[in-house]
Amino acid sequence: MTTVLHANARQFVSTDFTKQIVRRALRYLQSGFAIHLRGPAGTGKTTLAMHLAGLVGRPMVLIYGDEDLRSSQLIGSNSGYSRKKVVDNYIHSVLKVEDDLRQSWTDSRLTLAAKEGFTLIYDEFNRSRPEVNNVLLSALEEKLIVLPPDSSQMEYVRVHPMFRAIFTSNPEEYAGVHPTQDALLDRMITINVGEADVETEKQILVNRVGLERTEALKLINLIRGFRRQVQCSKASSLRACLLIGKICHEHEIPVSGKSDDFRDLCFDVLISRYGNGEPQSELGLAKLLDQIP
Ligand SMILES: Nc1ncnc2c1ncn2[C@@H]1O[C@H](COP(=O)(O)OP(=O)(O)OP(=O)(O)O)[C@@H](O)[C@H]1O
Repeated sequence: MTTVLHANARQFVSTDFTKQIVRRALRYLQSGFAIHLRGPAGTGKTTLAMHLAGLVGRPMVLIYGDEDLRSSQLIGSNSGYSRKKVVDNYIHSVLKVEDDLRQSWTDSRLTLAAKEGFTLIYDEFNRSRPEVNNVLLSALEEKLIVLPPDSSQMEYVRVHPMFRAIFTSNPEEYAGVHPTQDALLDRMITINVGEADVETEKQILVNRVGLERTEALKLINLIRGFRRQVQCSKASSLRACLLIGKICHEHEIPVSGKSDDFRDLCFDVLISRYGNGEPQSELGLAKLLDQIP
C-alpha cells in the first residue's frame, strides 16, 4: 500500500528569498518540467519541495534516495499469486474445471504517481545508485514507464499529463552521494538553493520556534560568525539555529553569553557540527559567546 500525502501550507514560512525560488520552480512545473532543488544540507530543499507540491495542488508521493533502494521499489514488483478456480457442474454429466494461477503485481510509488498524475518528490535522489534511477529517464522524456516483462501487467505505463516530479539533492562532495547521470540531469531543471538570508532564518525561528526577533537575530549572528571563523561551507546554519532556538525556548534559557546553560548548549551543538577538531575552534566559539550580552 502506498501512502499519498497532502502538504501542510501553515508550516511553510514565506519570505522574499523563498518566494523568488518558488516563483521560478512553479513556472517550470506548470510547463510540465521536472525540477531539481540542489544545495547543501539544511537549506530547506525538502520543505520547499513539499510546499511546491502543495501549490501544484495534486496529491504527492514521497521517495527517499537510499543506497539500498532497488528499482522494484520505484516501479513495483510481483507480490505473490492470486488463484481463481471455477468448478462448473451445471450439467450433471459434465464437469468443467478452470484453474487460473496469476502473479499479482503491486505498483510502487513512481508507477502510482505516474498513472494517477500525482506529484512525486524524490528526496536526495542521488543517494540511490545511478542505475536504479534509469527508469526515470523514459518517464520524464518519453512519458512512459517500462515494466518488467513478467509483471503480468501491460509492459508500458503511460505517464498521466498531470504527473510532476520534484527532486532534491546534496552536492556530490557529500558522503554517501553518487554522481548523477548527465542524461537525468538533462531532463530536469536544476535550481541551486543556497543558504537562506538572515531575514528568512529569523522569520523561520520566530514562526516555528517562537523566539523573540532580537533573540533570533543574536542566535543567527552567533552561528554564522562561528561558521565563518571555522570556514565551514558545508551544512547551512538553519538546523543548528532551530535546534538551539527550540531548546532555549522550551527550557527558558536566555540567548546570552552570560548564561552557562546557553554556552553549554552552543558547545554541544556547534562544535560537533562545524568545529574542525582544532582546539582553536572552541576558543573561537568562547570568544564569540563573550560578545553576546
Ligand atoms: N521556508 C521554511 N519554512 C519553515 N521551515 C523551514 C523552511 N525552510 C526550512 N525549514 C526548516 O528547516 C529545517 C531544514 O529544512 P529541510 O529539511 O527542508 O532542509 P534540506 O535542505 O532538505 O536538508 P537535507 O539536505 O539535510 O535533507 C527543517 O526543520 C525545516 O522544517
